[in-house]
Amino acid sequence: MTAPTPTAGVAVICHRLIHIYSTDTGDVVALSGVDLQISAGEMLALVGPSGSGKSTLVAVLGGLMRPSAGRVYVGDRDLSRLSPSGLAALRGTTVGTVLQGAERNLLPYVSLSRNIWLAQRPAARLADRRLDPPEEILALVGLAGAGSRRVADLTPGQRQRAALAQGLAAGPGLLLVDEPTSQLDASGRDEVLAALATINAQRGTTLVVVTHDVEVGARLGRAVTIRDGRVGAEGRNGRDFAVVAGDGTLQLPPETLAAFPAGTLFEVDHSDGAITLRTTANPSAAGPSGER
Ligand SMILES: Nc1ncnc2c1ncn2[C@@H]1O[C@H](COP(=O)(O)OP(=O)(O)OP(=O)(O)O)[C@@H](O)[C@H]1O
Repeated sequence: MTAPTPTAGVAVICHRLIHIYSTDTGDVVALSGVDLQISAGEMLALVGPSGSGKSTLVAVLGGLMRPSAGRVYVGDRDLSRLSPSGLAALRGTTVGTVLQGAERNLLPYVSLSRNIWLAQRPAARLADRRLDPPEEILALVGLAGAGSRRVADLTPGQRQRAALAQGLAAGPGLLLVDEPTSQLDASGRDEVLAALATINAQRGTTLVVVTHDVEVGARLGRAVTIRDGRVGAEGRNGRDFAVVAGDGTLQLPPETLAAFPAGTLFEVDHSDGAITLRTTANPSAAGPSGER
């Protein structure tokens, strides 16, 4: 019997996900209630200001740490309940993580093929996994025939694609990629985006890409903004959406917040399927309020 193909994408669900770092100077709330659903085989960018919680979210999804509270499912597994060894098994098989800075993912003193082969070892110990030959994975990211080369022989764009191949070594259903284009010129960026699209199309791998590059977000089709540790907004194929969080709150765009600071009262008007928010000078008065 043929072993199952390991690379079908897996879905991700975050439900009121909270993560708090304890430090010598006090607690830091990095994730303050993330509600997010990603379909199997979807491509998504995580965008947002520095310190908003993107890396923390990716570390939780990648099984590098357990969240402080809330639920996070990758496929049918609840990561918030997995033991340390369960998380380690998940990292070696179901989830691949590509760290920021391509070189951090690759050993410099062995060939690309050997790098991938070594990364496949944990998954290879699982009898029911069929792993692709390293050369095949390299071909998927546009590096066919490059198996004998080493990191130092590659251009920055090729290095980043080699790092993607490394992340794919064990045939993960979810690939997390941190800032894959931050140090690349336009052509290197296009090559990386093309490689991501090929991985997604040919393997069905669910892709989550952390990026500061709005163009990358636009090209992936769905861009989720993380702000203050929760989902602030979403862009889908050029359209902008606000997202209601699990606790019923709705984050406003920063430019709106600047004009209407916290504590501003809005009157909510439902009509014809539309919701209108109107600021009100005198909330106790009857009837329609004055617009600002
Ligand atoms: N190991 C840690 N210990 C304590 N606080 C941390 C730790 N890692 C991150 N933080 C804090 O958690 C919050 C979220 O950080 P995080 O790195 O997840 O944000 P980010 O959106 O990925 O930022 P960047 O875009 O700069 O990488 C920040 O306030 C940060 O200072």
